[in-house]
Amino acid sequence: MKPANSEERMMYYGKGDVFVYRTFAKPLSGIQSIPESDFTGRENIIFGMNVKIAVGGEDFLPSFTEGDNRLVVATDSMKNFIQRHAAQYEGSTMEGFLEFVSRRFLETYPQMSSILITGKETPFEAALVPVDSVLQESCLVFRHSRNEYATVTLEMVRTENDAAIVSHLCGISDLQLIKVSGNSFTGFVRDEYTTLPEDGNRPLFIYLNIGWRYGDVQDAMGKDAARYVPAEQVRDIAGAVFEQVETRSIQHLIYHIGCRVLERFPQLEEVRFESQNRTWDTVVDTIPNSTGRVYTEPRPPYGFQGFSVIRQDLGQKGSNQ
Ligand SMILES: O=c1[nH]c(=O)c2[nH]c(=O)[nH]c2[nH]1
Repeated sequence: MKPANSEERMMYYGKGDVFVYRTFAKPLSGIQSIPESDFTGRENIIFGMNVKIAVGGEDFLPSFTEGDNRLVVATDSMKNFIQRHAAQYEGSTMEGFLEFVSRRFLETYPQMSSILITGKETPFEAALVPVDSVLQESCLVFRHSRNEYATVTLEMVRTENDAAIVSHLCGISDLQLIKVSGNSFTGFVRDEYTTLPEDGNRPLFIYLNIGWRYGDVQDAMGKDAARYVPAEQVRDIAGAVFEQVETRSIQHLIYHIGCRVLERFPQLEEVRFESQNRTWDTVVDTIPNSTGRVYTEPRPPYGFQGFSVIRQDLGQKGSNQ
């Protein structure tokens, strides 16, 4: 909870893997539509997440130094607190729920002065079922998705007579995207250590975690759905930009995805990327009478990139190519 170089002592405790599945939460509707996405809202028939909470406060010092548990809220109780508050949450976003439950912790336990809370969505997709001979999304049956999932981290501190969010990051994790052609990687440093050939047309496979920060964190809560940024729309922007840009590298691609996200959502200040290169290895380069090839999984080690796109980048954006 404290930066590694902080003079202050590190001290926190909490609970991870707190699974919460709330059924029939309030649907999310009224979000802005964007050209890159057909996402219009969430039914929230299953509102599921994995929560991790860490609480801090000087009052916990004797629990470490003297074994004095008088102010210790058992982490088992924290788990119950989070799960039972899911029944009381009246909103429709993970951000809103985590803010709600963090405020309730600070209201209930004066010995807690800060909360760091993370939620990872457990994604479910509606099964398609026939209704009057037409396939429609079921309201009852869902497939547990193994694909990407939304994430939220909030840090909340007690203030004089209230609580305030001092940092936040919303996001989408484990997005795995491949573009089978239209990607090059050329012109990089060639010296005695270079064995990688230049490639004018590679199948670029990336693992992507994307995070975003709002100018006003209250926009993240979804009370005004028109100002909320759904992870599904960010996911769809990533796919659309990947399709549209002749990528010269992953570095080049993520910059353009970030610029597009900031263009679509003026309420955001920053978009952050962590990417990993999982480009397939070529096994058969040329197949007679076909433009296809045969590939296999890449071998470790894997390259990675980290990059933040900020508002100032929009003014200086280069060409899309
Ligand atoms: O998109 C890429 N960026 C790199 O920096 C790099 N380095 C490398 O070996 N392959 C790639 N691909």
